[in-house]
Amino acid sequence: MVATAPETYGRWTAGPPLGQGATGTVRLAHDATGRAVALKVVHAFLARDAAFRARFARDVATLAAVHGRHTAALVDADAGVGSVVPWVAMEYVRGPTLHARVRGRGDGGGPVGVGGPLGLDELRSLAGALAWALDTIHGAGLVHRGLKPSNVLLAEAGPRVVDFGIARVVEAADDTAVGSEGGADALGYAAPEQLAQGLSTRAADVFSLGAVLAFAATGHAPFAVGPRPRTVYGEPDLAGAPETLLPLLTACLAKDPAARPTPRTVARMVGHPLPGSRRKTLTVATVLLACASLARRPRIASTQHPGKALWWTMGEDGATGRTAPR
Ligand SMILES: Nc1ncnc2c1ncn2[C@@H]1O[C@H](COP(=O)(O)OP(=O)(O)OP(=O)(O)O)[C@@H](O)[C@H]1O
Repeated sequence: MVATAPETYGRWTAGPPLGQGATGTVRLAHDATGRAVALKVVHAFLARDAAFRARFARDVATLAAVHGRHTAALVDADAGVGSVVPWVAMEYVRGPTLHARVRGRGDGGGPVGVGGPLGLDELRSLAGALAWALDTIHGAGLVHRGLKPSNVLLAEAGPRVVDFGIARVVEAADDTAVGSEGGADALGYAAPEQLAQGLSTRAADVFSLGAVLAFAATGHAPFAVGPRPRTVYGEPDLAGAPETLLPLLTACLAKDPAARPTPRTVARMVGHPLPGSRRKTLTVATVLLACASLARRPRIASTQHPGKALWWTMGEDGATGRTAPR
């Protein structure tokens, strides 16, 4: 038997699959130091689409700016040129998906705890973490576009959101365009305006947050999918959700995007306010201190202030790589 060389993408050697979606296959991969990443390799038919590749390259460049406690960070990427298939390597998050935890079995089939809805404290923490993740993603100028239970990983240090910001196949308004088990009900988490008008906005992400939280609170998807997606035409089934969460769930799942709360409001509603306001206070204090110290200093004729180094750029051959320290 002829031994086949392991598949490599940049410095990453691809291992077993972690999941498969409409856009690509996600595999566990390692570099020579043993560092693990979740490597998403774009499906071949999309790799041939020049418009998709251009969008992918733009999104990867923006993705580098996303750093937060509840999101997975970008590690490496190649937007692909010629025969090279685009891929992206994200920080590997160890833990079951929310989908697996609630269903009580892993997306690969193995058991994951007893399953069932989460308790109220866990739900509040989950809502706070999802709101934090969306605030981080939106703060970088991106939208998630596909938040669903299989994109939430329950790591030991808290929930982490994955699979955001990268160009994705726009889901059709029926359930024929999705492949994986986690993705089979993806349309049940997409906002009505996303399905009806193709509008993916921050408010649409908040709708998905509400639907994911409802799944965790009730143990079932709040909307059925089918040729007439119920997120567009029907009301959510919230039977079994704790009463104290109903106002939040209902607000997030409003059909009118303008009526939905922001992630910051969601976090406040569940008693896990986001740290931004503290950061703002610190920033103001820092500016005031800096002004005071400048006023005391003698003037310097020509001080060079190099701009913040852009640490992630697209190479001439289309490959992305670190060009300057973060
Ligand atoms: N950073 C990560 N760490 C660990 N596992 C991950 C990571 N990213 C993705 N996965 C695993 O891979 C699975 C599939 O990922 P992906 O998000 O690409 O699927 P999808 O959302 O169905 O795809 P698509 O966005 O292409 O429609 C996830 O459900 C998760 O189990």
